[in-house]
Amino acid sequence: MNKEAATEKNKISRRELLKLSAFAGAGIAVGASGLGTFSMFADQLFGKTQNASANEMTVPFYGAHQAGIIHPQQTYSYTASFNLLTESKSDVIKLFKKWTEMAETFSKGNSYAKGFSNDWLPPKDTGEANDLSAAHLTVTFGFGPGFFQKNGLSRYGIGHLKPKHLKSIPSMPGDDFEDGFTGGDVCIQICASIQQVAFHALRNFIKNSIGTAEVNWMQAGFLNASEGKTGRNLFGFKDGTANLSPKDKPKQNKIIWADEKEPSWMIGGTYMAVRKIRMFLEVWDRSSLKDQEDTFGRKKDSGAPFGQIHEKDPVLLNKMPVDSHVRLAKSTKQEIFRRAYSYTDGVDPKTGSINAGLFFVSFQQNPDKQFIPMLKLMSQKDKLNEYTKHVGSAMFACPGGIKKGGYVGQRLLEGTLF
Ligand SMILES: C=CC1=C(C)c2cc3[nH]c(cc4nc(cc5[nH]c(cc1n2)c(C)c5CCC(=O)O)C(CCC(=O)O)=C4C)c(C)c3C=C
Ligand SMILES: [Fe+2]
Repeated sequence: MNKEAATEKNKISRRELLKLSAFAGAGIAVGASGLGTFSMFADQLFGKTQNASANEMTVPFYGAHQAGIIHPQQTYSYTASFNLLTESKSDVIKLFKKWTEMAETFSKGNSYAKGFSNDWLPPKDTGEANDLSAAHLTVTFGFGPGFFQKNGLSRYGIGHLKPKHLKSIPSMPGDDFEDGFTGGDVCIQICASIQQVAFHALRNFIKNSIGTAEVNWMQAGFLNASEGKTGRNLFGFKDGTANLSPKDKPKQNKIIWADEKEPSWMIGGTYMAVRKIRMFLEVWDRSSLKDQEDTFGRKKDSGAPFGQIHEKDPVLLNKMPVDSHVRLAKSTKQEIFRRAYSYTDGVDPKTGSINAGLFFVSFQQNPDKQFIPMLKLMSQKDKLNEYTKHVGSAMFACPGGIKKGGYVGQRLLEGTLF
């Protein structure tokens, strides 16, 4: 089949489009029968997903799914939660149009000010990413519960389109949140292989949202891994070993992408769970190697599960302490897709200890089934709790990918497909 014919085959028919537009407009969930899974749809609608073109260091912004979810983790991340200051839907649309244009521009490694200059106005782009590459920048948007409802009332006329599982994460034993480090109406996750490129994007998103949105919280993160190796967290353990492979599409459809019971704007979308988890490094560093390994049920050096030799060997639950982190996670028989980053926030002024930890992010199809029971079990029984404290929490619904010419949230805000 030649390239055009293949592209043609991937395109959805006009009749199907109309059918879908009607679903989208009415906010009716697409049934499983006949129309197939949401993710198959997403592929049909948007063509193939993101693949970084190695030479240009760019990750396509447009695709069936948003960038920055299954893309291999870049070294740096900035994640910010915003609250909307306006009750006007057209202001929100304007903001998302602008943010979309910027996200696309930055994903290509371009300046937002390209072709624009006026000596009498502040520069349109802050400039610190000029002369730097696109650095594999990805931008991922999510909507929090407050995007749909405020004070129990529908917001922007879209309350009825709130996805099924979108709500704040219920409070857990041991939660001790930093001031303001919860929730938010909108989330933007920015990842890149150059920190300055990632920060530049966030700074310009903020600059262009003044008056319409304000930052609720933000977090910087980092993660280094050698080629082909699993990165290590700040406790020195390989973290991400059992994560599903970004190549395993059938499993992604089961674990990550929204199902057909969701409103149609969630086609190709997912839920993003966030927990900021402080890790008590000094306490950990004073504990024995045996205690450290018992905490996870894996060997520190090799990453192998207890009773096994190699990192990727199957987990033997009965060889692990009953309160070990991995045994508890596995015993739920649920899977999530983790995309966490380490963070350091200086020194705790009260104790003088290092303020650092894991900015835990996971993507999943159904947080009520996959994530919350796991978190609950861990909050009650995990040996890891001796060394950690959950200091932030949020949940967002990430819409499906964006098609060229459209903007983030368009399918939700306008009831159209793109
Ligand atoms: C609710 C979900 C999870 C939270 C919160 C969480 C926090 C957390 N995890 C580590 C370090 C490791 N986690 C590992 C495995 C693992 N963790 C979760 C879930 C949560 N972790 C899952 C589902 C799994 C996979 C279990 C499995 O199927 O085997 C590991 C082992 C290596 C790996 O597979 O990644 C480490 C190490 C920290 C430090 C932390 C909070 C600070
Ligand atoms: Fe974990």
